[in-house]
Amino acid sequence: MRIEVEDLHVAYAGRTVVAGARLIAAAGEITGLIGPNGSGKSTLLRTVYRHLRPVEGRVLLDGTDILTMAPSRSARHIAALPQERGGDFELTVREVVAMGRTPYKRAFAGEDATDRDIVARALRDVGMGGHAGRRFTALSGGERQRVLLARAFTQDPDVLVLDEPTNHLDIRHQVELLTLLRSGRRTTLVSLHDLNAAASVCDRLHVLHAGAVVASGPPREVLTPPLLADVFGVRAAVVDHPLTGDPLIAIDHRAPADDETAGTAGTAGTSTTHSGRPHLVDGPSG
Ligand SMILES: Nc1ncnc2c1ncn2[C@@H]1O[C@H](COP(=O)(O)OP(=O)(O)OP(=O)(O)O)[C@@H](O)[C@H]1O
Repeated sequence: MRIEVEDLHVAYAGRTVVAGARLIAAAGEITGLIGPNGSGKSTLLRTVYRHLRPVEGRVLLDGTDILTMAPSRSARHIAALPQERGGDFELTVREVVAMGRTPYKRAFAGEDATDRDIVARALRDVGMGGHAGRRFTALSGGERQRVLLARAFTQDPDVLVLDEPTNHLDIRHQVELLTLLRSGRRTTLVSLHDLNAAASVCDRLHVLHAGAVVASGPPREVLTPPLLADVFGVRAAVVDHPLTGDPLIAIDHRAPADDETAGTAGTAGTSTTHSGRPHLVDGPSG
C-alpha cells in the first residue's frame, strides 16, 4: 500500500513545526526521511501513525484519508516503531509483543495458536527469541527497541513507520535490522540520522528542513555535497562504497561547512521541490 502525505501542517500548542510537507512512500519500497535535529521528522511520522492530527493537509493510505478510517482498521495497515520507547510496561517481553495482535482481536478475546506463532516468529526475527519471559523494563535500550520492532511486525502491517530504528543498536544489530527491513518488501517509511545507512537501504529519500521537504529522489541524486552543506551544514565528499557500490558519504569531521561551501554547486538530477539547488525554507511560523 502507498502512503501520500499532502501539504501537511502540524503544530504543537499553536507552534507550527511541519509546514506544508509533501511526500510519497511507494508500495513495497523503503522511503527514508532525513533532516537535521528539529526539522520535523518525528512529528511528520507521528501524524502518519495517527499519534498527532494535522492542522492542515492529509495522510492518504492508498488514496483514503487515514482519519476517515476506524483506528483498528488503520492499525491493521500501519504499524509504528515510535521514538518514545516507553519504559513503563510492567509486562514480559512476550506480552509486549503480543499487544501487536490487538487490532485483530475482538474485545476480551484471548490469544489463539496463530497469535502465539506470529509472536514467536517476530521475536525470533529480531533476535529476541530467548528473552520472551523477561520483564520489558529490565531490558537495555537496544533490546527494548528490538522488542518494539517485533511488536510492530506482529501487527502484520502493510506499512511500517519507523522513527530512528537504529538508535541505541550496536553496529551488528543495525545491519541486521536494516537487512530485515530490506527483506520485508513492505511499504516502509523510516527516519534515519545515519546518512550512509539511508543511502544503502532506502529506495528514495526525502529531506526535511524546517518542516518542509526540500529534496526528494534516489539516494545518489539527493545526497550531494551541496545539499549536505546547505541542509546539514557539513563538508562531505560522496564516493562509491568499495564493497557495495552504494553512495558513501565521507564527512569532514574536523570542521563544519562554512558559508562559502554551502550551496556552491547545483544538485542536478535531484528532484527538488524547487529548481536547481534545494531551497531552504524559513523556519515555520507559529
Ligand atoms: N511534544 C512536543 N511538544 C512541543 N514541541 C515539540 C514536541 N515534539 C517536538 N517538538 C518540537 O517540534 C520541532 C520538530 O521536532 P521533531 O521531533 O519532529 O524533529 P526531528 O526532526 O524528529 O528531530 P530529531 O532529529 O532531533 O529527532 C522541534 O522544534 C521540537 O522542539
